[in-house]
Amino acid sequence: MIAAVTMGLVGHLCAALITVLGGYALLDVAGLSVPVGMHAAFWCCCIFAVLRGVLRYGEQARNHFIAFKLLALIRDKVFLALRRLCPAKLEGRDKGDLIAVITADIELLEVFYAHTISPIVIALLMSVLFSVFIGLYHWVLGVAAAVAYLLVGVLVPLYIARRGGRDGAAFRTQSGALSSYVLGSLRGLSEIMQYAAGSRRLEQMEVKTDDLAQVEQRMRQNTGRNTALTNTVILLSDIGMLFLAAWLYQTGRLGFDGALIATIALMSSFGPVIALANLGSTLQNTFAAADRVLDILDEQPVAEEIAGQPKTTFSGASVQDLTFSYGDETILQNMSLALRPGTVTGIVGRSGSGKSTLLKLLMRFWPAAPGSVQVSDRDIGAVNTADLRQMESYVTQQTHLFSGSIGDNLRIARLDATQQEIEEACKRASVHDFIAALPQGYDTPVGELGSTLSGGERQRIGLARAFLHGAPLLLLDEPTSNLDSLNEAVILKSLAQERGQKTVVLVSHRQSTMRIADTVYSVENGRMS
Ligand SMILES: Nc1ncnc2c1ncn2[C@@H]1O[C@H](COP(=O)(O)OP(=O)(O)OP(=O)(O)O)[C@@H](O)[C@H]1O
Repeated sequence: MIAAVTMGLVGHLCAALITVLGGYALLDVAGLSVPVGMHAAFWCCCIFAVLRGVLRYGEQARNHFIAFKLLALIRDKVFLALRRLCPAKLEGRDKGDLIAVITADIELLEVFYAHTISPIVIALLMSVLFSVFIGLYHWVLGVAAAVAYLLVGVLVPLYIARRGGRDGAAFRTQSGALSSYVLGSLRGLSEIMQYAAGSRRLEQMEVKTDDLAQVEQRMRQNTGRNTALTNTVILLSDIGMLFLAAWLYQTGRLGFDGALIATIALMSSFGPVIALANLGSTLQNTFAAADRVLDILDEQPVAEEIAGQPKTTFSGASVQDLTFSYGDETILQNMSLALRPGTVTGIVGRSGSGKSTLLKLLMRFWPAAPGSVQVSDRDIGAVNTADLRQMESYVTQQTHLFSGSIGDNLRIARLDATQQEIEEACKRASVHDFIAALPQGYDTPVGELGSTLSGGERQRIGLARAFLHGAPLLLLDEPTSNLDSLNEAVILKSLAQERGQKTVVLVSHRQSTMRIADTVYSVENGRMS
């Protein structure tokens, strides 16, 4: 930053001094006494011109190095924050808006780091130097120059920023909302087509785009006003300086050389403060983006990651007197159950009764209180999160597939798994034959969100992941809901074979699936029976 400021300052000095030296050259030709003669001025101008280019490049290179380095660090911090916040805090969050924060908003911070900090310091130093230089000819001119710099570099941008009001924040929020709407439309394409909602959605998209365009237009008008106002103030300052210098010359308090050089010096030295003036219309937008990024960094997770506790190995789990609510809505009440090692426990209950919630509490996605969830006779709040993830495999109702091959999607459960282990897991999940019959086998790409696979195929891949993971506690949420009875039978047989080695919790509405359970609990009105 010091290098950027130094190069920027010297660069601007070079640019401004070229004009001042031109003034000295003219005075030399006119036969007046000057500190720098015409020849020296000519050579200095040549050197300063080249230096100006080199130093400008150096300043920009330094500033952008800082900016992109900081952007990388901020991105890293944001991804870490997202990891801490998930899944509880991210579940209900608008994903399109989140993508806008992670991409566009962070990107905009580059303006702050590359084009704000050092320009402010450069403008300040340059204004002081030139006010003093002009003031050496006459103190009144020095004060006038300082006032002109203050007007252009501080008052104009403040006024413009105030006029911009909340447009910057509105633009960021609305662009997040638009990206969310587009993402939702892409994800719900089949529903939109089935219910002929395409034109309505398009209309709404146009309304949102128009609203965004209006805010953008207001922002651009503000930028235009900013430029016009800045240029007018500069012009008036130049004229003011000219008249002031002429008056001082006429009244004999200033020589002709002083009048000329002071006016030229002011005219040629506005560059750094103009850069500040331009910030007036862009900084609002940048601060709005920074606010959105900082909101994520400041957000507190629902369940903190736990580390530094003694290592836990699985020897059963239990839930005791657990009551759990999402906000004011109580889902589970005084619930107790025991998951004995090596057994299959079934959980049934009507839709919305809290079965999936119970599995999420066993994963400690939410802290469990009042009451407790225990793993290996230890409160789950005192088990290292990494140990818990090692001990538990959770298969949700919606298996998420990442874009990539089927093999890649399976391997996320265990990165060092061999092909043989992957195939073994797939056989147990009754999906190996299907994959092997594909032309590219395990290298078949699954498309975005697994769009090229059926619901049942995705579900079986989810199960295969859990088998591959090899955790001692399997939490399966409706693992057979999309399967025909043949595939269901293969999977149930695999699960039954695990009895004795693995502890399985099976949430299901299907009676046939529940047949393999040693114990079946029923969740009704938040209570267990
Ligand atoms: N993150 C959340 N915030 C607020 N409410 C939630 C959240 N997740 C689930 N719920 C609500 O909690 C209740 C229990 O949800 P849960 O998914 O545990 O039910 P379930 O028994 O698994 O239902 P199903 O059999 O239909 O899968 C539902 O009314 C649901 O709307």
